[in-house]
Amino acid sequence: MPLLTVESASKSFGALRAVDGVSFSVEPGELFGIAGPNGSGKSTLFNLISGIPFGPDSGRILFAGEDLAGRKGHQIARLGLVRTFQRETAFDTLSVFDNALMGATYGGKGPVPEERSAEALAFVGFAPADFDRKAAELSVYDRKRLMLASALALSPRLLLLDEPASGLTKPEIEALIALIRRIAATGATILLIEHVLTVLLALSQRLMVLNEGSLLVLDRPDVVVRDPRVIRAYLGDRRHVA
Ligand SMILES: Nc1ncnc2c1ncn2[C@@H]1O[C@H](COP(=O)(O)OP(=O)(O)OP(=O)(O)O)[C@@H](O)[C@H]1O
Repeated sequence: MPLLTVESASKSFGALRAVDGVSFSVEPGELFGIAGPNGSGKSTLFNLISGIPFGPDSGRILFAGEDLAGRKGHQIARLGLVRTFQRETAFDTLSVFDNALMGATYGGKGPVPEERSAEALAFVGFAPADFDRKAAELSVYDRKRLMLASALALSPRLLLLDEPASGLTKPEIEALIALIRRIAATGATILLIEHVLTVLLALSQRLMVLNEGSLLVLDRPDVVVRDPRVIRAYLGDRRHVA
């Protein structure tokens, strides 16, 4: 059984159909990439799946066979469906440790929240000496690692990562790829929105491209990047350029 099934999910903002009848499913343990030009509906799709801040206008989202209709975002997170955001979110005035603890006390399974927080922070590479640093002092990459640790402290079965590589340098992107591989190796299923193609090609087992709210192509990444429809969607249709 797929871990996630999205059936004809749609969401409009006024006259704009931001997500328009999108259907796909993700198998347990899969690393599933999502690409598409700016404004194609990627982040909105994550909103619909996670319920943060809203679910779909129509269509169904099934997580481990369970219909998520009517569930609030925090209830969905407690089921093990956890998202991160495009801008690295952290509570600036809290310490590194307390940021992870916010995730761990919110949900998750296993040992006491404090232990889970320490484990998640160590997993993403923070040394105990960093635990007392304020989140506001961290670099962009360290804030991303902290956001990942806060998500991991919730013991996710399905992790939605929204453009984790944005704003990173090349060496940081390499480190991020290795970190996401290690998260996947724990058995977590991952949906990854990304603009950085090297990240999608390195990590995705399947890659879905959205365009203007609709599913354009879903296939192996090496096949997707050579698809003329994908190239056209990214470059625009040159025939209309004077
Ligand atoms: N809360 C909102 N209210 C109104 N319009 C919105 C809202 N959220 C998104 N949109 C619009 O919906 C469309 C899809 O936006 P979305 O952020 O999902 O695209 P995206 O593919 O994630 O883009 P990007 O790659 O730039 O992050 C865009 O036209 C956007 O302006």
